[in-house]
Amino acid sequence: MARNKFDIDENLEAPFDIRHFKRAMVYIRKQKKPMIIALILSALSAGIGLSAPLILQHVVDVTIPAKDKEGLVGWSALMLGTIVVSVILATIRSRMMTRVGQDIIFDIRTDLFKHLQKLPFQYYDDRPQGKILIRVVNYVNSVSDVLSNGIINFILEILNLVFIAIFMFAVNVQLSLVILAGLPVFLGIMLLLKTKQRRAWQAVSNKSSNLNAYTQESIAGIRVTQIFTREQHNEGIFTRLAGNYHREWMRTMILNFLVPFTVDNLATIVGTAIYLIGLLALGPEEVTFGVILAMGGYAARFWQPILNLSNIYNSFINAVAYLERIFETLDEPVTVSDKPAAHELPPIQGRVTFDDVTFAYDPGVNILEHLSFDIKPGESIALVGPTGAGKTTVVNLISRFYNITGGKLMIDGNDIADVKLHSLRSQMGIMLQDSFIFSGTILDNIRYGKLDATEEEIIAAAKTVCADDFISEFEQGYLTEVNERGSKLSQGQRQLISFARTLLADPRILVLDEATSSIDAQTERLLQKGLNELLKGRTSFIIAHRLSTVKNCDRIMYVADRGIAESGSHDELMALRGRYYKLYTAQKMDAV
Ligand SMILES: Nc1ncnc2c1ncn2[C@@H]1O[C@H](COP(=O)(O)OP(=O)(O)OP(=O)(O)O)[C@@H](O)[C@H]1O
Repeated sequence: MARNKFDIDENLEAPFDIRHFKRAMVYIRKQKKPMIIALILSALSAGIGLSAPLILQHVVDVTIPAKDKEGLVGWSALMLGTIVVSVILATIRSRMMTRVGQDIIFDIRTDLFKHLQKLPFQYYDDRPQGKILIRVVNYVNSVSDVLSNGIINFILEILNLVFIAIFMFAVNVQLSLVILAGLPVFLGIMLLLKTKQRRAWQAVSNKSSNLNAYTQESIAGIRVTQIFTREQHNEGIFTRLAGNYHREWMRTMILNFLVPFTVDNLATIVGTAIYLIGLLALGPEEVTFGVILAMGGYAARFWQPILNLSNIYNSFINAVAYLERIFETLDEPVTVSDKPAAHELPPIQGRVTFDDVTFAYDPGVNILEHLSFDIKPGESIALVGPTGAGKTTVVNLISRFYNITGGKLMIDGNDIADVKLHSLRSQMGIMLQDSFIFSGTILDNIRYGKLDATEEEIIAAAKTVCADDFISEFEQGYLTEVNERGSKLSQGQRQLISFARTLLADPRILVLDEATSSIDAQTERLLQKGLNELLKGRTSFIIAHRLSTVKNCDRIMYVADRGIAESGSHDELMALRGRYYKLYTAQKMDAV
C-alpha cells in the first residue's frame, strides 16, 4: 500500500460490490428478531393509517348525504382511534430501532477496533492517524441508520406502496393508472443520477477523511506549529481542505435535492391530472366527489413512499461510500500474525540469532542486508552508529514488529516466524524511543504491560529506575493523573516511567532504544547502577548515541552500510581505530 497523506484522496483498493452488502448483513442478521417485530409494528401502523381515506370517502359519499349524525360521530371517533394507535405503534418501533442501530454500531466498531489492534506497525506507518480515526468514529455512525432503520423503512415503504396501490385500485382503476403514469419518468431520472450520486458521496468521504487527518496532525503538532509561527500558513491549508469538503458536500446536496424536486413535481402533476381527468374525462357519473377526494389522498400518499424510498436509496449510496472504507479496513491483512501451525515460545534463555537477515520497509529498498550475528543469553549489546543506519530496525525485527524479507531470525533456536506472537513479545521488554504515556494515573501507566502487578512490585520497579523520587514528590504520588502523551510530565520523567513499565514485566530480553537520552547525567548515573543489576542475566540491546552510556556493554555493534560494520568490546573497537573509534573520540573532544 502506498503511503497516504492528509491531502491525498484515498483510492479504494476493492470497489464496492454486492459482497460488501452481504457482509453488512452479518451485522444486521444478529438483530433479526427486533427488526422483524419493528417491521410488523410498522406495517400495522401504516395499514391502520391507510384506512383514513376510505373512512373519508364513506363519510362524504354516504354518511353526510344521509345526514347520519350518529354515524358521523362514530366514523370520526374511529378515524381518531386509527391515528392514536398508529402513533403509539410508530413510537414503540422507533425506540426499538434506535437500540438496533446502536447495537449494529457497537458490533462494527468493536470489530474495527479489534482488527486495528492486530494490524502491524507498517499499516500505521503508511497512513495518517486521522484517516483511521474517522473510520472508527464517524463512518460507523454514518452507516448505522441505513443498516437498521434504512432496511426496515425500505421494506415498509415497498409494502406501503403495495397497500396504497391495492386500496387505490379498489377505489378506481382508471385514476389509479393516472397516478402510476409518473413512475417511469421518475425511474429514468433516478437512473441518470445514480452514478453521479455515488461518485459524489465517495468524494465527500475522501474530503472529510483528509480534513480529519489534517486536523488530527495539526493538534498533535501544535507545539511545533507555534514554535515556528506557522499558524497562518496552517490556516491556509485547513481552509483549502475545509473548502474542498464544503464544495463536494454542496455538489452532493444539489444532486440530492434533484430527487425530492422531481418527486414533488411529479406528485403535483399527477394530483392535478386526477382532478382534471376525474372531473372532465370520466365525468360525475363514473366518479363521485368522494372517489376524487379519496384518489387525491391516495395520489399524495403514493408519492410519499416513493420520495421516502429515494431518500433511503440516497442514504444507502452515502452509506456505501463509508462501508467501503470500513470493510477495506477490516480486510486489511494482518501481515504479522501467528502462522496456523505456530507454537508457543517456551520460556527463553535469551539467545538471539540473526542468520543472513535481509529487511526492507519498502520492496526493493533494503535497510539491512545479509545480517548475521549470534548473541549469547545474558550478553549486553550496544547498537551504535549514524542516524538512520538501522539500529531501531534491528531491534524491531527481534520482536517481529515487521516480517523480515530474507534469512532467519531465531530466539533460543526457535524461528520467530514460527512462534506465537504473544509468547514472543510477552518475554521481551522494549522501551521505544517514543515513551508514550497513556491517560490515567502513573500507577496505571507503569502497570500497563502487567495488569496483575502489585503496588509493591510497581514501586520496586520505579525505585530501580530512580523514578520513585520524583513520583513521591507529586501530591498524589503514584495516583497522580497524567494526560495522554504525558504532557504534564517532563521528557525525562516520561522516560523513567516507561522504564519502570518495561522492567516490571521482568523480561529475558531487554531493548532500550535511546532510553536515557532525556535523563540528566546524575540521574543517569544512579539509574545505571540499578540497570546494571537488572541487566544481569538478561540479554539486552541498548541503542544510544551517547557512547559513554554503552561503553561497558559486552559487545558494541556499529551499524552502518546496511549491516554491522564493526563489532567487539569498547577496548577492541578502540584498538581497531575504525569508525567507532572516530565517533568515540569525536564525542570525547566535544565533551571537553
Ligand atoms: N516505517 C518505515 N518505513 C520506511 N522506512 C523506514 C521506516 N522506518 C525507518 N525507515 C528507514 O529505515 C532506515 C533505518 O531507520 P532506523 O530508525 O532503524 O534508524 P536508526 O539507526 O535507529 O536511526 P536513529 O539513530 O536516528 O534512531 C532509515 O533510513 C529510515 O528512513
